[in-house]
Amino acid sequence: MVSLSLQDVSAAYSGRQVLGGISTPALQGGQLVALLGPNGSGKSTLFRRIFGLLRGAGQIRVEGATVPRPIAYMPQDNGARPVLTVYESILLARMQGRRLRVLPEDHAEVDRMLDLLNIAALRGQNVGDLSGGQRQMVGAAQALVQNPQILLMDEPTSALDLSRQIDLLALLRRLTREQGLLIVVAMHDLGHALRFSDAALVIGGGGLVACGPTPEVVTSRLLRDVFDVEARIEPCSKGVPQLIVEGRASHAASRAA
Ligand SMILES: Nc1ncnc2c1ncn2[C@@H]1O[C@H](COP(=O)(O)OP(=O)(O)OP(=O)(O)O)[C@@H](O)[C@H]1O
Repeated sequence: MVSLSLQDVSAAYSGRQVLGGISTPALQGGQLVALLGPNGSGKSTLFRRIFGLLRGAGQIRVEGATVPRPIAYMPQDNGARPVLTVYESILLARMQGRRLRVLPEDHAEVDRMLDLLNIAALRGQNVGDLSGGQRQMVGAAQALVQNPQILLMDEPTSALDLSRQIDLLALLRRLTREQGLLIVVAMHDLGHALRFSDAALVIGGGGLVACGPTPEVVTSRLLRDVFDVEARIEPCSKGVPQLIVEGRASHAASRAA
C-alpha cells in the first residue's frame, strides 16, 4: 500500500518562509485525509511543495508506489484551457508526462471519468463556458483520470452545491477504500472533515498544529484555538458527528470580560 510521509518539510516564496518543520507519520493509502487550516495558513503551499512545484528543506517520502508518477494534484484553479472541450481537457490531463499517442484505453478512461463524476452531459462544451462548479467537477476528473495512487485536492468542493459536495466527498472516500488510494483534501468545511475524513492534518502559524484520526484532532478546543470559533461536536441520530457552531470565540470571550 502506498504511503506519504513528511519530515521537517519547509516551503518559501522568494526567500520568505511560509511553512517550516512539518513532520507527519506515514499517511497510508486507503484513507481520506483532510488538510485543514485558516486562510493563508499554507495548505496550497504544502500541496505545491509535496507535488514538487516548490523547493524547500526536509524530506517528502513516498513508499509503496507501483507507478512512475504516483501523485496527482488538483489545484484550486485547474487552469484548463478555455478553448478545449471538457472531453479534450480531461484527455489532455490523462496524457500528462506521456508521449501524445492516444490509445483506445485513454478514451475509455475519459468516458469512465465523465460517468463517474456525472458530467457526461458536459463532454462537448468548451471549458470556458462552464460554471464555477462545473469547472471544479472537470478539475476532479482531470486529477482522477491520471489514476494516481496519491491524490492532492485543493478545496475541490468550494464551488459545488451541497448535494454535489456530498456526492464528491463520498465518491472520494469510496475510491480510497476500493483502490487503496491516499487522498488528501484541503477543505474549510470542518463538518465535512468530521463526516468524510479518516485523518486530519492541521496547519497554522507556519507549522503543523496536529495530525491524527479526525475525531481526535477536530475538537471544540481546536476550533477555538486555531479557527477562533466556539462550537460543539455532537453525534446526530445516525451517530455521525455534527458541528454546532455558536459564534466567534473571541467575541464570546470579550462579552464575558
Ligand atoms: N505565489 C506566491 N508568492 C508569494 N507568496 C505566496 C504565493 N502563494 C501564496 N503565498 C503566501 O503564502 C501564504 C500561504 O498561502 P496559501 O495559499 O498556501 O494558503 P492557504 O492555506 O491555501 O489559504 P486559503 O485557505 O486562503 O486558500 C500566504 O501568506 C500567501 O500570501
